Amino acid sequence: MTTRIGVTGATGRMGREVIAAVAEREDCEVAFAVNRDPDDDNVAGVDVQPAAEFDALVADREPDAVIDFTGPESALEYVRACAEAGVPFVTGTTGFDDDQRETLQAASDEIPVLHAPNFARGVQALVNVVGDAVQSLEGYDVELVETHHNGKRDAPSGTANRLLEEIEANGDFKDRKHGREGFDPREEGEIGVHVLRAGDITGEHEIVIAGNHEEVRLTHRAEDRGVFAAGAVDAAVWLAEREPGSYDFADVIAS
Ligand SMILES: NC(=O)C1=CN([C@@H]2O[C@H](COP(=O)(O)OP(=O)(O)OC[C@H]3O[C@@H](n4cnc5c(N)ncnc54)[C@H](OP(=O)(O)O)[C@@H]3O)[C@@H](O)[C@H]2O)C=CC1
Ligand SMILES: O=C(O)C1=N[C@H](C(=O)O)C[C@H](O)C1
Repeated sequence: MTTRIGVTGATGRMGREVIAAVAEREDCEVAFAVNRDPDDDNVAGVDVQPAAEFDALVADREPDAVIDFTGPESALEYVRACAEAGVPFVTGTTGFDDDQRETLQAASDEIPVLHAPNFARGVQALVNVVGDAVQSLEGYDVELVETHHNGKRDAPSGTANRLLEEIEANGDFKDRKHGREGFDPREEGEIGVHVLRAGDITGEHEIVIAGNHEEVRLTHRAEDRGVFAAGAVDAAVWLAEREPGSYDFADVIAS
């Protein structure tokens, strides 16, 4: 069976990668591609339509799933439209606030929704091990450093926030400390969070756990955005067969 995928943000960094990742697979095709203001009308042989035509394209092309890498507001517009049309929705968009997360969650009453801040399998492995590491090194200091390209808008990254949740769930921490400046010594129980934006770095996350004259560093480095796109396409193929509900990338990997 061929999974037909609608792609949003098609001329963005990730949208282009998703179109390329779909083209590499024999079991998928692009049903349509949209962008807010399509200055390129073609990405790798796929015509990019204006985002205003999204609803009409969904009705006309009947995709099996939509993959979204845009921004929080637009992702919510797209998920609402997908919920109306009954189309499964995969989003890798980050930077949602709590209310926006609730909207995403509400859509999952109507359709399968999968949100993952990172579609690299290595990051999922990092999420799986970081809790164990923090738990077995009780009382050690924990700091997180994330580094991305200079075009990234949200900070800390969605992945960093996911890792921080996992760290907090597995230790006795007080609060997150974003950066340091001036006379600002480390306080017991805080988690230091440091954000770097430079050049065209794809994405790095490092957790430093130190104490007792030793340190552990857990690092993931994405070397190419194709890794995220391949994961998102895996997720769309998987989600197209699911019942309405809220899913994450761990569910795809576990299946
Ligand atoms: N989960 C994961 O594995 C990954 C997640 N991401 C996340 O994906 C998102 C996109 O990243 P990236 O591709 O680098 O960003 P880009 O800015 O390169 O691309 C975003 C695309 O979405 C479009 N867009 C933005 N806002 C709107 C809107 N309001 N309505 C319609 N279209 C809109 C942009 O259009 P225009 O060109 O007009 O601005 C652009 O085409 C970010 O949230 C990022 O953090 C990124 C990589 C991996
Ligand atoms: O904006 C990016 O580029 C990335 N965003 C995601 C995030 O916010 O975690 C994932 C990845 O690190 C790349």
